[in-house]
Amino acid sequence: MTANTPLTIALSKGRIFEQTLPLLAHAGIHPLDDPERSRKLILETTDARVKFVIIRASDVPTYVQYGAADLGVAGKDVLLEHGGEGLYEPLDLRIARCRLMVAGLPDSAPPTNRRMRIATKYVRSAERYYAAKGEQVDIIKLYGSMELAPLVGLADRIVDLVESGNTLKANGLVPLEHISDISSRLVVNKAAWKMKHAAVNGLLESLREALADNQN
Ligand SMILES: Nc1ncnc2c1ncn2[C@@H]1O[C@H](COP(=O)(O)OP(=O)(O)OP(=O)(O)O)[C@@H](O)[C@H]1O
Ligand SMILES: O=P(O)(O)OC[C@H]1O[C@H](OP(=O)(O)OP(=O)(O)O)[C@H](O)[C@@H]1O
Repeated sequence: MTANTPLTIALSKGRIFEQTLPLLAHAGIHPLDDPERSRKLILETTDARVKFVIIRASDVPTYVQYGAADLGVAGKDVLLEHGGEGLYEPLDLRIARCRLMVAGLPDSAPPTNRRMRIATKYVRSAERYYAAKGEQVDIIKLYGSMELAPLVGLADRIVDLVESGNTLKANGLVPLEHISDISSRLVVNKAAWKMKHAAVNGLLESLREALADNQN
């Protein structure tokens, strides 16, 4: 079963694709097209058994959960929102690292006459964070440009990813509270983990070696 087992790997364009490629190269897997140039959504690779599907970052867990991809690479932020059903998360690839944080305008006190409003794309993580603090807040779901929300009075705080802090600074916001450290994980469909175990395990071992080499 090992030699010819086909494997489909779900990746998103941009930082995850760019930062996963050197790790997959260690396993001898190189895409035959560049997703930034090609409009193709299925990319063949130098390993005839392995193909990539190129999808939105937040769709990766869904494709893997339903077995449309055997494996994928997804940010922990995305996995926390998805919930992780149908997936194993065997490896922290330590790429696309950033922090999930609460941010807001400097010196802005929480409102006294109503609940605090939190704008975010990360609804589940924000709900869990404030519930753990015992604070009742109203969460406003946004799909991007969260930094705008406090500037125009839509929300008192945002929950967003921060790496350098430049996006916050450029919009006059400051980081206030650290929620969690984020990095991207290899995720594996639970059925593929069993049915394609040798092939999945072989890839996993190569990725582990690539990560160990990176540390040396
Ligand atoms: N500034 C950043 N620095 C480092 N890692 C980041 C940063 N922003 C996001 N990430 C991580 O990289 C992952 C992919 O981010 P990317 O910007 O490619 O997708 P997205 O725009 O967040 O998702 P979607 O396209 O599904 O809306 C995120 O899920 C997160 O884990
Ligand atoms: O602290 P910084 O280094 O400025 O990074 C933080 C920014 O990075 C992410 O956005 P990204 O650039 O990925 O844009 P996107 O959300 O549109 O994908 C995130 O949503 C922040 O806006």
